[in-house]
Amino acid sequence: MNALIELDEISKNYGSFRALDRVSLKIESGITSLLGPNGAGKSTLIKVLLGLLRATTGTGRLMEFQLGRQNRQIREQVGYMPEDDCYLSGLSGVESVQLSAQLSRFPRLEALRRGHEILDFCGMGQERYRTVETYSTGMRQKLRFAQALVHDPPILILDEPTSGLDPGERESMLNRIKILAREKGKAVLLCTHILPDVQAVSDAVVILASGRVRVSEQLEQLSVPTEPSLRVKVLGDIDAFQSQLEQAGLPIKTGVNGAITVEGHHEELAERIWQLARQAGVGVRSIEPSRNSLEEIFLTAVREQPDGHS
Ligand SMILES: Nc1ncnc2c1ncn2[C@@H]1O[C@H](COP(=O)(O)OP(=O)(O)OP(=O)(O)O)[C@@H](O)[C@H]1O
Repeated sequence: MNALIELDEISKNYGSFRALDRVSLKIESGITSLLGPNGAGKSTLIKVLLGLLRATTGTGRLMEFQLGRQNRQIREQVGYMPEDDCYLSGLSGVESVQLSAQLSRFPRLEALRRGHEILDFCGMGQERYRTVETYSTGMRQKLRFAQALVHDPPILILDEPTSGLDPGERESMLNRIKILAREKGKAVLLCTHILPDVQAVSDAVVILASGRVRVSEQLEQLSVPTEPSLRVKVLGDIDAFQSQLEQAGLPIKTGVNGAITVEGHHEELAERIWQLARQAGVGVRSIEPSRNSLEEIFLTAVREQPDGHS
């Protein structure tokens, strides 16, 4: 597939400090989550993509437009939802979204029509007529989201879109993001610290640390462990079961939540585990192929030194 965003060896220095270090990336349609610890360079990368900062070295393109050279065209293709509030005081919610559409050169009435349409999509009711100063955190999030979407851009860059939302609102926001990617065909770059959100919606994951790309992969691929293994949950004395597995010489790891991971190929192993569980007097609740958790993937990636050593 042809990537919508492609970066080739992009570096960005602030004085003598290198915030992005030879970042090469391809971002395709679907939802890509951008993760990284504080100070990893995520905001710098977003600003370079939006043309708000010029890369020190390297090249890149967003669709057919060159970074640093065609910034106006790039901004027309991108809807950016910043993490912080961005509104003019005294305007109502709908007027704020209308203004964003007018700034994208839509005529006043068409901008108003789009404003209402997008606020309906965002689940904003009559509160759209109140001034934004009176809005709760959740309403402000929806407003920023609506402002990013109103000109119907093919690419969305969303900075922490679910932070501060209650569980119900968070789920609704994630559903809207999924609709935009799956049904409207938009490419979404989701910048977040909330790993369950990443797990819930992402097609691909990029992990930055110390300005370098540590991981750039489809989530599905990342979750598959390098060595095949089974994750077993039992009812009963888990220690007795573990001893039984050890006596039988099976390579095991005690996992989280009372599960034991047994390394080996699935077919022969499952049968053997059933037998050993019976001998240990425990019941098998579940046996399933193990998956790498996103938390493990993230921690391993950010601990790794840039030269590839842990
Ligand atoms: N204008 C600037 N001048 C000097 N250093 C900067 C500037 N902006 C950012 N930095 C530094 O560059 C590094 C990357 O910052 P950046 O804001 O891109 O990280 P981030 O991944 O977005 O972090 P966070 O998750 O905390 O927002 C940090 O060490 C930061 O202190």
